[in-house]
Amino acid sequence: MKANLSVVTVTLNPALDLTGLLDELKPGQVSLVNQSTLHPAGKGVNVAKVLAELGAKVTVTGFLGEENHTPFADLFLRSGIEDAFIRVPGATRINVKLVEQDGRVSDVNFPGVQIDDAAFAALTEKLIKLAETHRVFVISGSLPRGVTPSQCGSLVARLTQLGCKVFFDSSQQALAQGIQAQPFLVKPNETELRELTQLPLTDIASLSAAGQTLQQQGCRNVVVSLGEQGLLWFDDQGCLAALPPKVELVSTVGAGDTLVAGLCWGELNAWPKSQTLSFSTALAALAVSQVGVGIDDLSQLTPLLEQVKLVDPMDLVIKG
Ligand SMILES: Nc1ncnc2c1ncn2[C@@H]1O[C@H](COP(=O)(O)OP(=O)(O)O)[C@@H](O)[C@H]1O
Ligand SMILES: O=P(O)(O)OC[C@H]1O[C@](O)(COP(=O)(O)O)[C@@H](O)[C@@H]1O
Repeated sequence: MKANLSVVTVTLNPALDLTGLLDELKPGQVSLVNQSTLHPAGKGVNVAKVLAELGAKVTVTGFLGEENHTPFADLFLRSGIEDAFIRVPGATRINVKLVEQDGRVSDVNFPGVQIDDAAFAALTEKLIKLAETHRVFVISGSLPRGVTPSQCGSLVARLTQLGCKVFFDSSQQALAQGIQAQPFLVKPNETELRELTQLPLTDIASLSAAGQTLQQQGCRNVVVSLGEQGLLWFDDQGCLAALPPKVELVSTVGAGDTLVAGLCWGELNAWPKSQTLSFSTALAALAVSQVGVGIDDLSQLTPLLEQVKLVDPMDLVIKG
């Protein structure tokens, strides 16, 4: 049977990422940027771009400010992505990413447009319609002003009730509410998991216990990403861990989104878990070796895939 490669990504709070590469950031002083880019981004937009480049049939939705939606619309057109974003008054935020020579990133994320009840109702309606023809949804990122964590949770719940598989990646209260709605997969990073559990989680035993608890609360798959230290994947069979390959670090912005895209691609293709894990770990490593997300050349993935190690979770070394 041919795989159904259709997917919808939902970005409630997209952003134009203004990335500056500089030698060193000097807080409180003047810092000179050597190179800069401004590109359409935000969590679900990044996931969509990677999935489209892999060969998925992608529809994007969420909220876009009508004042500066053109770069997004251009990206979707170029990438063959179906644009189902709801336009709202105002301008989509610009997030500033300052990348120093050693790879350290300082993020300045702005709040985003104001969403009213009518726009939220329009999005809910759009998602219900899309659920008639799609089975896999990715809901990613923070919330714009006017959207409550419980409304975000209600989107996860609604799609799940309609029989859809929801990949969910958010933070703070939205993450907590989304988890209660039992998405198919949730991907917190280490910091998000600490905030959620209010625990220090400084070693592999406590991280594993936290991941397992989330899984037992009803998220079928829990993927905890640990930056360069790798990732843990919990399901009802237990836990698998992956160690990423060593790559020349350029920017970690978009690593998590690329990982989510890889996990989703594995699901769309019904791959075994180990194949999905290796593939998404290699894909995320590729993302950190560049500015922004995307796969310019898929052949770059082969050497990285060879270096990914699937290991026992207890073999991961946590820096804390
Ligand atoms: N320096 C790195 N080298 C190789 N892979 C990395 C590196 N940083 C991140 N990754 C990969 O990207 C994944 C997501 O990164 P992480 O920083 O945990 O997510 P997020 O961007 O959501 O905070 C990690 O689990 C890892 O596989
Ligand atoms: O939705 P949030 O949490 O405000 O984050 C938005 C930011 O995250 C990014 O999607 C990058 O995310 P990751 O580094 O976690 O993959 C940026 O493109 C964007 O500026």
